[in-house]
Formats: sequence, structure tokens, C-alpha cells
Amino acid sequence: MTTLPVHDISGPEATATIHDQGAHLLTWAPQGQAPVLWASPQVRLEEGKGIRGGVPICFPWFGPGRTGDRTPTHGPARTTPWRSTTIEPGHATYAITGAELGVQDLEATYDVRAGARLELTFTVRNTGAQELTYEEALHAYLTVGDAREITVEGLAGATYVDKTDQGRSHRQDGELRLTRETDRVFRSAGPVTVVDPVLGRRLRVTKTGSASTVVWNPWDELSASLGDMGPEAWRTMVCVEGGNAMADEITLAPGDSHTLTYHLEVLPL
Ligand SMILES: O=P(O)(O)OC[C@H]1O[C@@H](O)[C@H](O)[C@@H](O)[C@@H]1O
Repeated sequence: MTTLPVHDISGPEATATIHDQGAHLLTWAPQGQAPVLWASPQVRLEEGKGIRGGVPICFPWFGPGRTGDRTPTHGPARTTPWRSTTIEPGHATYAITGAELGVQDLEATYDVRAGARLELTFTVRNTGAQELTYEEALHAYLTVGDAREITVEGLAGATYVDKTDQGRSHRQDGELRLTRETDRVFRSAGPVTVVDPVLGRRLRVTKTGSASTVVWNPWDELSASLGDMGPEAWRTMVCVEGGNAMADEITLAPGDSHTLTYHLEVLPL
């Protein structure tokens, strides 16, 4: 269990909750819609542990980082308490420093607008005297009716690193349909739409300041082995993550800043 607060930031246009650990948006659903963000049926809110659902913030590295050996996986931002600077209906803002994360000097801010659209804005400023190089991802877990029936549109022709194929590079052949464990880091800045015939809707992701799009579904074996997911949970989720990872890492000179935005909206089929 965690003693850190979960804030209800529901407003007239949507319901939403956010957790101070990791500035982690846990839920978001526009009025009249089924939940858009997915949470594992075995989700655990524990101090210092990642949360299987919602929108984890991966920062200042992605996965094990570019050297392949950094811990914790996806960086300390998702497991560290952030300082909430605004909590009001439909809106939350957060801040954290490099000192709080145990890394070099920096300041990160996060702005969440949970209205009829979800608007996430993540800004990093290099407050130190050295260059700052980092990776980042807004690791959104999206709810789908059946992962085997969805089409993830917008990535055709993009190159990607396939983490299920020893990190080899490939080019996406046609629109993406999921048929097995999928863990791809695309070099793609454009919009992506998850077409979901089972729930009868499309989830449209648009990004700025983001050269990478990650698509992840663990499928059956990995899902069963994760410990906080269970053997069946993979069927109703897909992660479509926006950020800058691997070869798209960001380098900031002292005083410079970079902003990543991730917008999500629900559209009819
Ligand atoms: O289990 P974690 O640390 O939350 O990570 C989940 C997945 O996150 C994805 O972003 C990565 O590409 C995967 O490799 C990883 O397995």
C-alpha cells in the first residue's frame, strides 16, 4: 500500500485520477465513454514500485537506457513522489528536480488537462552547468476491446527497433495488427490511431516534440510472468507511448528546455 495521495481531478467533461507517486495519471474517461486508460486487474499502488496501467512517466531513461544497464527500468521518475503544484477539476500540474530524482541538475514539469481530450505536457529544463542527455516517454496504457482485433494506424513504413528480435531494426510493412508479443520503438512523430471494432471507437494520439512512438503488448506468456498483470489481461490493452527514446534521445545545453506533448481523444469508428 501507499500513503501518497491519489487526487480526483474529475471535471464536467471527464473523470480522472492522478497519483503523486510518479505524477501518475491513473484514470481518464470523457463523459459517456468507457475508460480510456487501462489498468491491470492486478494493479498495485506501492511506494517505490511501478504501476501497471494509466500513464507512467519514463524519465530520464527509457527501459534499461542506452547503455542497457540502467536501473530502475524506465528511470526513477515513475516511482518517485512529485510535488503537486495545481490540483483542480480537469487539471493537475507537477514538478520535480534532478536532486529529487537522484540524477544531475534539471527541472521537470508536467501539466495534465483531463477534459473531453487528454492533454499531457512534459517539459524538461537543464538547470545545471553540464549538457543534459535523456530519454523520455509518456507510457500510456490504452483500453481496447480485444488486442487481436485492433489496427494501429499511422506507422506504416516507419523504421523501428524490435525489442522482441534482439533490438534489430525493421520497417513497418502496412498498418500494424498485433498477433504476438509486440515491443517496437518506432522512429515516428506523426499521429497514431488505434481502431477498435470491438469497443466501436478510435483512440487518436497526436504528439509534438516526440520523435519516437512505442507500441507494447506483452501477449500471453510475458503477461502471465509479470506478476502484476495475470494471464488474460494483455487482451484488453495496448500501450501507445510518445517520447524520445534510443537514437532519438534529447540533448540540452545548460539553460535549454524541451517540451513533449501527448494528446489523446476518443472518436467514433
Ligand atoms: O514492466 P515495465 O518496466 O513497466 O515495462 C513494460 C514495457 O514497457 C515498454 O515501454 C518497453 O518497450 C517494454 O520493453 C517493457 O517491457
